[in-house]
Amino acid sequence: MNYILTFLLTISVLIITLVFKDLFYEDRIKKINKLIPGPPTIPVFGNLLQINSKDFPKSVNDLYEKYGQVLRLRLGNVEAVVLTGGEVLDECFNKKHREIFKERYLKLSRYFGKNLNFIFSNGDYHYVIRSIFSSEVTVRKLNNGRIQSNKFILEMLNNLCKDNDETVVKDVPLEAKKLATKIVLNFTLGIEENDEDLLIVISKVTSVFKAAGLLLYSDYLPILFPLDLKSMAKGDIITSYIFLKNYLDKKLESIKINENSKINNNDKILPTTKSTPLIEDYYKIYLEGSIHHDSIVLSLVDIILAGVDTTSNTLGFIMARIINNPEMQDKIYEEIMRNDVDNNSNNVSFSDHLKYPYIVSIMNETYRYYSLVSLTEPNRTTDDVVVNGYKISKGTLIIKNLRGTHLSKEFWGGDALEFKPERFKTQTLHQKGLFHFGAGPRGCPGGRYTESMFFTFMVILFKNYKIVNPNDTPIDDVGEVGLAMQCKPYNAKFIKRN
Ligand code: HEM
Repeated sequence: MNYILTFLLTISVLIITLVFKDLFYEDRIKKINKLIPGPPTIPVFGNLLQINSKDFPKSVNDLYEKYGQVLRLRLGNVEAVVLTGGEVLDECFNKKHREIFKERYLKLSRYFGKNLNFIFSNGDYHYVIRSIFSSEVTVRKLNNGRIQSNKFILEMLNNLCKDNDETVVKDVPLEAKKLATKIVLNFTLGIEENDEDLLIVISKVTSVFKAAGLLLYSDYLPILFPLDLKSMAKGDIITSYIFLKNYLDKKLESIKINENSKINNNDKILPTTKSTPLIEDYYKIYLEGSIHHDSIVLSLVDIILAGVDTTSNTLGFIMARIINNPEMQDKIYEEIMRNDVDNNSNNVSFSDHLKYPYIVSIMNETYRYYSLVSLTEPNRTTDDVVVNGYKISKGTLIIKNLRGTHLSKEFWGGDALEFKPERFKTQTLHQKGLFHFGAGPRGCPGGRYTESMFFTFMVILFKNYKIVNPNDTPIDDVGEVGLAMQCKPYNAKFIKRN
């Protein structure tokens, strides 16, 4: 009994102390940030309880509509600022304050990476990890087939449709996930996984991405951990992440055995033009002493996570949209046929994209309209900075409201909520106002990889097949919230073109 009383008393004292601290003490960050517009806070929780944990992006966007492009939030005891809109994002991350937005903010639920992984490491260490990846996805390498997307796309279509002229494919978004996972695993590990293992990897990746899109209260206020237990999100992130880590640990062991046997057999390593899987590149820089052993595996987990869910959901959404709008498919086919010299479209490469302005405009509109990553993993400011006239303190967590930036009538006009490829009439990717790959030094390094895969997919799929809805009701292409928006399952009939 005494124990219970002591426990309750301690908790009460703790809460009262926190309330008093919040009411009467202001640290430097709070003093500076309090002048930024934002919703009123309550002691201890700040604005946490005003946010719908299952739809964090919507809550953030509703607040943007009320408080404007720069708005302050207090998440438990963490000072946060939400930035919305192309000009503000560009000013901060690309032009004036690039250096200040270099750091990623590490939430408690992401701590298993121990600051050593790709997404959450910072400073020079992060730069080393990032540059190894970036050097493998240069435009030149992608044009030369670095990710072998053509091969995997054709294989997928052949497997799905065999020799049939018409095939109803079940759960098209899952097929897109299988494709994306095969490409990423081949790129990172140099392997082609069997179907059973592939499906397990997909389920773990999906689990992490779905859960990581929810707001976890304990990321900001550890005493609220019981609320997260209810949503199970934290559990899903941790167990699935650990599964992927163990999976990659095993792959790394076999690389080590291979390397050691080469050394023992005194094999001469001959120079080769063939690309090595990324895991070998990371292993080499570990042997040189540039990164910690754990970084090899943890960074690859990040790349697989970030690479699979984003690209596959993009393909899932755009196929749904095109099935619902057959006239769009006709225009795509016409464009492919105009370029199909010597029946050569299956060999298309990313370098051809300038000859396909209509497909490129669909890609741009897909990035905008479906806005796959609604809110990025946050950054943290490393100095005070003035944005749109508001001073933001050093040490503030920064949320990029990408979905709001892409779908706001303030920036895109009255038809912002319509899918209209014509708004991107020019031929280039990277259109002004689009921030689907984030911005600045922590922007997505997989942009070119995605574009190359997305573009070749569009040409090869629609050159060879017409895809139609086997049912009477249009396909539901409204995404479900995750770190990347999740496309719901649907079926489609694939009709072979002659
Ligand atoms: C449709 C496809 C994709 C979208 C929409 C997307 C979007 C994003 C966004 C918004 C960020 C955060 C950027 C920021 O904080 O400003 C990001 C980061 C990242 N993405 Fe992507 N991404 C895609 C594909 C990929 C692919 C294919 C890979 C790798 C194969 C990848 C690897 C990463 C990594 C490693 C980071 C963390 C970068 C860092 O912290 O330095 N992404 N991505």
